[in-house]
Amino acid sequence: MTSATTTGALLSAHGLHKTYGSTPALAGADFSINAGEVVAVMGPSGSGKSTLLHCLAGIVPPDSGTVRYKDRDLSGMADGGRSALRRSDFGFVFQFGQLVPELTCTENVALPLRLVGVGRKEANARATSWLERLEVDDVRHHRPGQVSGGQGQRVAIARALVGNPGVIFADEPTGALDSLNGERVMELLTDAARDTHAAVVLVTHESRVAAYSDREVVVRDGKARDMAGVG
Ligand SMILES: Nc1ncnc2c1ncn2[C@@H]1O[C@H](COP(=O)(O)OP(=O)(O)OP(=O)(O)O)[C@@H](O)[C@H]1O
Repeated sequence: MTSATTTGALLSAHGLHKTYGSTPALAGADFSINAGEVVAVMGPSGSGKSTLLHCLAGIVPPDSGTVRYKDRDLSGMADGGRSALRRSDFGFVFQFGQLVPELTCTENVALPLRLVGVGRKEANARATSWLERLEVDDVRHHRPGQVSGGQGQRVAIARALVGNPGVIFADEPTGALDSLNGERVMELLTDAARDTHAAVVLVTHESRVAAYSDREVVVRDGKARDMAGVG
């Protein structure tokens, strides 16, 4: 088995159950990921992929089961503690960049740093260097409404990486892009994550996108199953 062992994993989950009304979304899902590892979470529509990601990231509390990050048990934490952990240790990239429309691209990327108390000048300098790395520093003074989908996604990746997170959660990060842009975005995301030793939990239904991962996990009927290593 190529999976990260639960002992020593950076992030792991055991026996997650989550039901929305009478709809079961997770039914005993297990998951684990090591630092620096890129894991693709695949599976049919409605199988529970996004719910698994939301539970792992502490956005949604599971009905039962445990989530551990480093030596901390997210399942036992109050909302405030989980929010603080998300700000300090996690980065997020969604299908549609979800950038703040009123802010420039630099200000969007600097925002996670500003929220943890980094001064404006330093936050903007660090944001600019990530925008350069993601090849979008030419749009740094633009607002999100003035950039293309591919540029917006690169800005969103810069924002996810700027705080040097332990884990990046990416839910269909290339879903709104054409294939060429999608592949470049995946290359930039996985290269940057490997350089910074961040783990990436990548939800996708495209095998071309999953090919950028080290390992694939398939979610079916709310349960996660490890597939053979692909990288
Ligand atoms: N906030 C919610 N309220 C009610 N039901 C929900 C909610 N979120 C998810 N569900 C349901 O839980 C199940 C799992 O949904 P989830 O979004 O995790 O699946 P998914 O595999 O990510 O799907 P997709 O590939 O279509 O995005 C589905 O039946 C879905 O309708």
